[in-house]
Amino acid sequence: MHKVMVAILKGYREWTEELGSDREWKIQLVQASIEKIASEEAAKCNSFYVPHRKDVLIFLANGVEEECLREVISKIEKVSPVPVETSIGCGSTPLSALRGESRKCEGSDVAVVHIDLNYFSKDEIYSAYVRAMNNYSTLLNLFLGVGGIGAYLGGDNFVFFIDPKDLHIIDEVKMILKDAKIGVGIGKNPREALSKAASSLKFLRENRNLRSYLIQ
Ligand SMILES: Nc1nc2c(ncn2[C@@H]2O[C@H](COP(=O)(O)OP(=O)(O)OP(=O)(O)O)[C@@H](O)[C@H]2O)c(=O)[nH]1
Repeated sequence: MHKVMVAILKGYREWTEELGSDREWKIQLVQASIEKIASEEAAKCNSFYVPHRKDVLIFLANGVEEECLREVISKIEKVSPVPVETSIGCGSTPLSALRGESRKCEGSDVAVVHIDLNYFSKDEIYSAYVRAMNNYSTLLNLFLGVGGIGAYLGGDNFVFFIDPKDLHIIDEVKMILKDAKIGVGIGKNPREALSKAASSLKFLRENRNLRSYLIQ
């Protein structure tokens, strides 16, 4: 089963409204400091902070000690302007874990599908971003079908966390995206799976006739 910790910033909307109208830069500043701690501290637990909607924080937690995640939250609370409410859920897919399908959890491996578009840096800067976002939207919907959780990592990089039994979805990704590299990793925790997926992408950059590669 997959395990996910969700941390909700309680009263975030009310906090933003207290800041007056000259506020967006202040909100961005706070979000960046929360995300810095979230990424850094989650990695120490072999977890991964999934960049997402900012007022809710998602941590993938397969094979991760809950006590370690609680310490991540206590560090976030030091910079958060509002209280943080957490819950840990488990489920047969990462998304069902996020939705709290079950509280009881037996460990399972997690699969990471790291997708990297080709020739991104050859496009004009803003058009490249629009292309990336259009592809991201399509992929988010595709991976919903197998209970995957996705994130935009920056540049032309997207990542999806799925159950290893659902890796058949890669055939559909290949049909939708003709010009992309698909690095896949399977690990006992998110950090290990991400690292293997990054190694798979490195292999694909060196073997450009291949479109996907799996390291387990
Ligand atoms: N977050 C994140 N960003 C990355 C990563 N690798 C590359 N990027 C960003 O994505 C941009 C595009 O990188 P590439 O994929 O190497 O560029 P490309 O033109 O598509 O080159 P090919 O993939 O070799 O066709 C880079 O400028 C970085 O900003 C990564 O692993 N993570």
